[in-house]
Amino acid sequence: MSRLLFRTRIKFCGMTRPGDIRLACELGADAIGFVFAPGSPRRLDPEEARAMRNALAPLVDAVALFMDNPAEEVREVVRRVRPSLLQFHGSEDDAFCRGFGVPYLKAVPMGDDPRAYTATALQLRYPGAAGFLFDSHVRGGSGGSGRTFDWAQIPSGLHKPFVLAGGITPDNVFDAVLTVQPWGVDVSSGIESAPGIKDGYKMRRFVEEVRRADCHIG
Ligand SMILES: O=C(O)c1ccccc1N[C@@H]1O[C@H](COP(=O)(O)O)[C@@H](O)[C@H]1O
Repeated sequence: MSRLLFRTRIKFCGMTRPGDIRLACELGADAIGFVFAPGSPRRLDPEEARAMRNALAPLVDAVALFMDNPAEEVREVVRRVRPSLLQFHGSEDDAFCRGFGVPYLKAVPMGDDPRAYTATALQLRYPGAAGFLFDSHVRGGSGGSGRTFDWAQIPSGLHKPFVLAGGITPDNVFDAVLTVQPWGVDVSSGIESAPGIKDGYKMRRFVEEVRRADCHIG
């Protein structure tokens, strides 16, 4: 695909405050992530997330993030929060992920032996995925760690869009976009002052650096 008119999509994840969401939308974030993964310091309950969703500007996606949550919890979030995309970080299979009638991204834990994840294997295992998200955690481990992984291990030949995550910050996102040329980038701890508390200055710098990289590639 030609990158001439291409714009790297930006997802800001782990939002817990309406003011952070409003700023993210003004800065041009394409998607806002709400975390429902058990044990996460950014975890919201569905009612909190519903209130947060109301802070979203039009044309910005609401993404709901899960990690081996029971189906009933996912259904409850879908019913109350109405996310436009689901993101699964656990050992969920394709049938589970597809079962909620909402497009989904499957997170791939690149902290494991990444050779296990060829493009063909991923696409066969998750035929219903709208795309993949490569993150630094190990299988069964939690995301949002702020750690990077070896970007060279991302499988080539994927036919679906993929998102780069894991330890992306305003300081490394320019290199990340230039090196990996992903469909989008997803950041949580890299734009925070504390878990769930976003830093406006870091959010702004992050967006500026992605746009600078897009201009470079074009
Ligand atoms: O943010 C969390 O707490 C979280 C918990 C469980 C699974 C994933 C989680 N976050 C996602 O992890 C990646 C990388 O985050 P970071 O930028 O390294 O902090 C990203 O997709 C987050 O949405």
